[in-house]
Formats: sequence, C-alpha cells, structure tokens
Amino acid sequence: MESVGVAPAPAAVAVAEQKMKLLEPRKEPLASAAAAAKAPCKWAMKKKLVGGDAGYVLEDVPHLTDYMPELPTYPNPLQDNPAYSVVKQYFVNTDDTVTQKIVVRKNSARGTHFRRAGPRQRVYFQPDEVNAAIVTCGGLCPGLNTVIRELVCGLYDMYGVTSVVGIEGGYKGFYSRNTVTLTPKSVNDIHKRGGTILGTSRGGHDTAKIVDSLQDRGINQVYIIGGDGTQQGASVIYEEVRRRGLKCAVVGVPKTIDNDIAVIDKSFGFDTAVEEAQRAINAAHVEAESAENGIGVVKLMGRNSGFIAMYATLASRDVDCCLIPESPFYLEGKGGLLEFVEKRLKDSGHMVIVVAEGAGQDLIAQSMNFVDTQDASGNKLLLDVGLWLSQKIKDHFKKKTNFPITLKYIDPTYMIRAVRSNASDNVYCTLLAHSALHGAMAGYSGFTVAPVNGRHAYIPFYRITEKQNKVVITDRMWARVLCSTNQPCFLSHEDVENMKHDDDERHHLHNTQLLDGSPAKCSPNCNGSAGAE
Ligand SMILES: Nc1ncnc2c1ncn2[C@@H]1O[C@H](COP(=O)(O)OP(=O)(O)OP(=O)(O)O)[C@@H](O)[C@H]1O
Ligand SMILES: O=P(O)(O)OC[C@H]1O[C@](O)(CO)[C@@H](O)[C@@H]1O
Ligand SMILES: [Mg+2]
Repeated sequence: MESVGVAPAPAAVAVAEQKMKLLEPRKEPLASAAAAAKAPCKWAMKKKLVGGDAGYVLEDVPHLTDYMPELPTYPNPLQDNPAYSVVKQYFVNTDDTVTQKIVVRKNSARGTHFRRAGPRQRVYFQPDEVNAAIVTCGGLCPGLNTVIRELVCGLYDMYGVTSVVGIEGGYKGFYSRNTVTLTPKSVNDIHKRGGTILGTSRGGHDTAKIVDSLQDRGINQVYIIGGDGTQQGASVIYEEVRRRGLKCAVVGVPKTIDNDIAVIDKSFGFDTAVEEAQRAINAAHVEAESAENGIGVVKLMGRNSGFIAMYATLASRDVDCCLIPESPFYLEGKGGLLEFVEKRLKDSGHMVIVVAEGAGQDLIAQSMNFVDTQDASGNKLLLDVGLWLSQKIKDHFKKKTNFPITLKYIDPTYMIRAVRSNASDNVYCTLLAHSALHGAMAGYSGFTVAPVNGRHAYIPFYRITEKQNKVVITDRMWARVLCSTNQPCFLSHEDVENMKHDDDERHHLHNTQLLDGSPAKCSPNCNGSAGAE
C-alpha cells in the first residue's frame, strides 16, 4: 500500500510531558475565543489518504500518535473479559477497511474506504487514566439517551473506566455549567425515555473556552453527539486539541432526525421517527376517509432533506402526495398541485398529503413579506408550510361551487422526535456507542463513527461536514414514492436532466445506502401530466 498524502506529524513532544499534560493546570491564560478561532492552525487537519491497487483509497482518520508519536500502548482489557472470551477474532485487524462503494462492476475502481470500527489489540489509555465526557448538541432525536447509556456502560464494563461525566446543555455547558457524574447505575433506565438527560442547545460554540474546559477538567476522551453543525463544532475542537498537543480523543457520534448526514447509512432515531409518523398519517387518513372530499395534511420534520416524509410515505401507502424540499412544486395551473388535489378528490373522494417542513419555502416566501431569520446556530428558521398549504387548498375550493371539502391539518413535528427510540434504534445506538469508545481507546481521534454499507467505520470529520445528505430525486427511491402515490413530479423533462447532472456529482461524493442505485428515467408522472395512473 502506498502512502499518497499522510499528514505531517509536528515536532515530537517529550513522552513524560505528554503523560502529564492533561493533569497540569494551564499555566497561561488562553487567547479569547474569537482570537483562537481566527489563529492559523499550524497542524490543521490534513487528509490522511493511503492509496492501494486498483484505485483503492483509504481516507483515514487522525490518531493521537500523529502528534504524540511516543505514546505507550497497553493490552486491550477486553481480552480478559469473560463475555468476549468465546468470540473468535474479536479484535479488528489493523488493516480492515470499509468500502464506500458497494455496487461495483468488473473493471470499476475500488474507490474510497474508511477505517473499520471496532476494538484493537492494543489501546492507548489505561482504565484509571481515562476521564471521559459526553455532550449532546442540536435538536432532539430518539436514541440520545441510549447512546449516553451505552457509552457509560461500555466504558465501565468493557474497559474498566470509572470516570465519566456529562456536560449539560450542549456546547455552552462546557464553560457555563458543572459536570454531572455518570455511572452505570445513574444511566440504567434512561434509554426508556425520550430526549436527553444531559439537555441540549443550539449556538454557544466557543472553541477556546470548550478546549480550556477539557484541559482544566483533565478530560481525555470527549464524545460529542449531534448533527452536522455539531460535527463541525467537534472538528474545530479536535483541531484545537491537536494544536495544544493534548492527549484527548475527540469523537463524534452523528445524530439527526432528518437523516441529512452525508456518507453514513442512516442516522439513529430515523427509524423511530418514521414509525411514529405513521400514527399521524393514519389519523389523517381516517379523518379524510370519513368526510366528504376529506383532505388530511401532515407536516413532518425535514429542514433541508425530505427523508422522513419520503420513508413515512412509502411505509404508509395511504399517502396521495408527498412534498419534500428537494422536489420543487407549484400550486396553480396545469400540472400544479391544486389541479392534482381536485382530480384525486374526484377519483377517490379523499386524500392525504405529507409535506416535509422544508418543502415549498420559496413559494411561501414569494407569497408573503417576510424577513429571513435564523436560530442560535445559524440555521434558517422555516415558514409553516403545513398551515400555508392548508390555507391555499381551502381558498382554492372556496372559489368552486358544489365542491365542499373538509381539511384537517396534523402537525406532529416535535412528537416524532421526542419519543423514546424503538428496539431497532436501541440496538443501533448500542453499536454506535461501542464503536465510538473502541476508537477512542485505540487512540483514534477527530472522527465520526457510523455504519457505511452496514459496517461501522471511522470517518474523518471533513467527509461528514462537507455536504448534507439529500433525497436524490432522480434515484429509484423517489420514483418508488411517485409510483406509490401517483402524484405528478411537477418537473419538466429538462428540469430532470439538469438534476441528473447535479445528482451524478452528489453520488460521486456521497453514495449512501439509503440512496438507491442508478438514476431513474423520468417517471410517467413528469412533464406536468397531473396524476397519471
Ligand atoms: N460551523 C460550526 N462550527 C462550530 N460549531 C458549530 C458550527 N455549526 C454549528 N455549530 C454548533 O453545533 C451545535 C449544534 O448545531 P445545530 O444547532 O446546527 O444542530 P445540529 O448538530 O446540526 O443538529 P440538528 O440535526 O438538530 O440540526 C451548536 O451548539 C452550534 O453552535
Ligand atoms: O429544535 P428546533 O430548534 O425547534 O429545530 C427544529 C429542527 O430540528 C430538526 O429536528 C433537526 O434536528 C429539524 O428537523 C427541525 O427543522
Ligand atoms: Mg443540522
């Protein structure tokens, strides 16, 4: 295997100094957050790329020895753990990697790979040396408590670590709150509850203050659970930790109800959210079916990505129209949504519309005067597409004689993410937490852990944060939705061709398991032919 661009290691730091570094109080006051953010980072994370035969590339993650080359190693305590004594080949081979491209042809290049997650034979921390911290940031998501629980229990039970603290209230908790002690006993039942026992927040990321806090508290493993914004925050924390030469593993666990994190198969809590959304869709269907020209409108989460709406629609089969941010639509005229609603009501007597909260934002903005607003993290605040759409449909039918409708609008947005995680997400969260702590114990840092094509892998932060995962509407999966609902795709053939081009580029970068296969042909529902059946 040939190295094609390994990050240069900075000057070696004396071993004795390395061991002591976290335990010593900081000697000089650190620069302000703003100054730290602007300061050029001498050891800014370079890509660690390793090339091999037939176009094989390993996009590796940083390791503590990149900047602390003399760190001692220890046998992994798991080898003496009775639970694992029967496991053959429990330790992951150091050369094991996970492929990003799962569908290949005879002559295709092997492409990008990531380091396989899992326990290593040698570890870089002794159990009594570890001071771990866990923080949850961003919006809620089913499974947060399960990840916290499994990190704590895994560290205790597998590695004999007994010092784990929680940071309360998201990133700002590092510098504005006391820590809470977490033990297997204190977290025993938390997976049965929604939310996060640690609390969460948006905004408040101050890199210098956060790393000061890590240093002052002697934290040498930090597990950061959150979405794309959080992982960007984790990435700069890693850079600062590295710049200061600290023996501290910075590990990201990806969380987002929207499933908008690139590269990974899917995010935890997504399954639960789709399942919970079924209850709202069922209710909308029952209401619609029981009324004359009944229409049920359900708004689901999905700021920039319509995965929840798409999967909830496919799972339900009661949905007549699914609207997502990735697929523009229009209301009036031939091939528009209102024409389709009218036709579907005439044909079936009722209909259900599922709309992702980020859909149609441009349309709403056009129809009203509004000022762009953002949340504390800088995310755009959305206008209520559900209410707007419901009103537009009501207004349309009010103008018609002899076409009375009954419309019920159901907004379960927060309900689908505030519930506890389902069984499948609980298992997923357990594996994520274990993969995360195995990586930290093995000295890896600056990575996000997640399954790629079904195998857990360590993914460099930059791959997670460079782009958001979106529904590719030229993929077969979206075609399946159109097939199931028989809604118009609201796009011209030309629009589809342009999108195919964009999507090819996206595919090249982020081929995920949820996104399916090769681009589909324009479905019969395209070119504005409303409701082709
Ligand atoms: N570019 C960035 N650099 C540093 N920190 C960031 C960055 N973007 C976001 N953050 C921080 O990450 C935290 C969470 O970000 P955000 O509110 O966008 O949620 P998220 O992690 O993307 O999750 P969600 O899926 O709920 O949106 C916030 O505390 C925010 O300050
Ligand atoms: O929690 P907030 O700030 O209301 O934000 C809601 C947003 O968070 C998300 O749930 C992502 O976590 C989006 O689906 C939604 O738009
Ligand atoms: Mg986000």
